[in-house]
Amino acid sequence: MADQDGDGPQPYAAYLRTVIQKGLLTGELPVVTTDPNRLEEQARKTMPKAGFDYILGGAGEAATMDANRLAFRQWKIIPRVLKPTTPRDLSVTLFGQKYDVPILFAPIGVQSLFHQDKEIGVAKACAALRVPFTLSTVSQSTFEEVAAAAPGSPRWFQLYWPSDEELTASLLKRAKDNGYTALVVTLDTWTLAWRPTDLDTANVPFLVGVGDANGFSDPVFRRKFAEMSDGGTPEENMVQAAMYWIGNTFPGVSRSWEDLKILKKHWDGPIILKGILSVEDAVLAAEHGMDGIIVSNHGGRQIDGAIGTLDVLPEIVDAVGSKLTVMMDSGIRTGADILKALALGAKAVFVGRPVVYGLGINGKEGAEAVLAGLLADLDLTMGFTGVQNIGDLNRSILRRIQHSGDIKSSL
Ligand SMILES: Cc1cc2nc3c(=O)[nH]c(=O)nc-3n(C[C@H](O)[C@H](O)[C@H](O)COP(=O)(O)O)c2cc1C
Ligand SMILES: O=C(O)C(=O)c1ccccc1
Repeated sequence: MADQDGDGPQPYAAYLRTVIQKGLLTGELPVVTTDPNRLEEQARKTMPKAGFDYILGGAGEAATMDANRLAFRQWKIIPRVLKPTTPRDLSVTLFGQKYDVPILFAPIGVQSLFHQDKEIGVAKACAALRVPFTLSTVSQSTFEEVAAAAPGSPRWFQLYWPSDEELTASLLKRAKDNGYTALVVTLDTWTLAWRPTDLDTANVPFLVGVGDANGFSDPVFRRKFAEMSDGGTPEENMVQAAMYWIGNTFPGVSRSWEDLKILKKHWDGPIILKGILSVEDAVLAAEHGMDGIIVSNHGGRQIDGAIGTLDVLPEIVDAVGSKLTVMMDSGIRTGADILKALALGAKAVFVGRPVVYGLGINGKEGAEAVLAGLLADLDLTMGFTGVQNIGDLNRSILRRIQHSGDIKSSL
């Protein structure tokens, strides 16, 4: 956490002073760029190629990634002056629990491809900044390892829903037993999409033993694998076990709305559906007793040409905001982006690629630097906008302006 001396009640904004003091007094400049437009390029130059390519990879020609950024660019903030600016409170309440910040780390699998610190490093970085960590089903650190690495810190679990109910129940039990308080069910990725970069380089993490940790350590998975392989263990038959795990987590067919009953049977906390982009599906989520949704296009990795998430957020909030906790992700790169999404009605946002670029560049410290920067930027932007509490953000501070022509940033 940032040095808080002299910055009174604004611990996140104080990170600005920490960065400046380090630079001036010790000559220690930031390892991870503070410029959101340069982060991706720095990661490209620093990281192992296969890891960088996997993170960047969008579906098709990556038009959805552009749509996400363009959607943010179309909303402009109208600041106020001569208003009280401190103290500023970044906390939000989600499902009856208070969180100190309105951002969460998005579920991102296979992090050992990016840096040896992997999920454990990011979980520690999140803990240092009080950012909730979402563990992916296909992570390379287990439920137990992440919980042990950041014991007091908020954590959620993201399910890639196995076709096998007993395995699903076992994963959910481990999540519960290890203090993961909310369940995120990802529905837009029942199979992987057409991702040219991964196809051109035959980049399939599972087949090199990455993304299997929660499966291979699961008692039900191990028993069932032994039954089908004459007593074999996943370690002895890595490729066969990986295929069995992928077959479960990415079954190639979608579930139905009725199937959500299965999850309710095995999970008694909040259930959040991730990958919602239509008002109709948001309404169905409410009708089926869900607690929340994440308006998401998976960071533009599933459908090429999908709508930008910020372009649908307002209509979804209008339709179901009083019944469900609506959150969003895809394309968040700056404090202003977070502010815009919250002002348009999201109760919290998830950040994906920027954090794992930080991880790839400088491990746990890099992930922490990216998160600290985003929170400082958000805190400062709130101050300049004249907003002291997240709950006071609303659409009156925004105007939608459609510009034509190219944008200069690399985002
Ligand atoms: C490398 C990578 C791996 C991902 N793995 C998962 C995953 O395991 N589960 C999941 O629900 N979403 C996964 N996502 C999607 C993220 O949770 C999130 O929706 C997306 O990254 C948000 O967009 P952003 O990267 O523009 O912030 C992954 C995204 C990336 C970039
Ligand atoms: O790459 C992704 O978007 C994703 O969700 C995933 C799929 C398989 C393994 C790891 C992450």
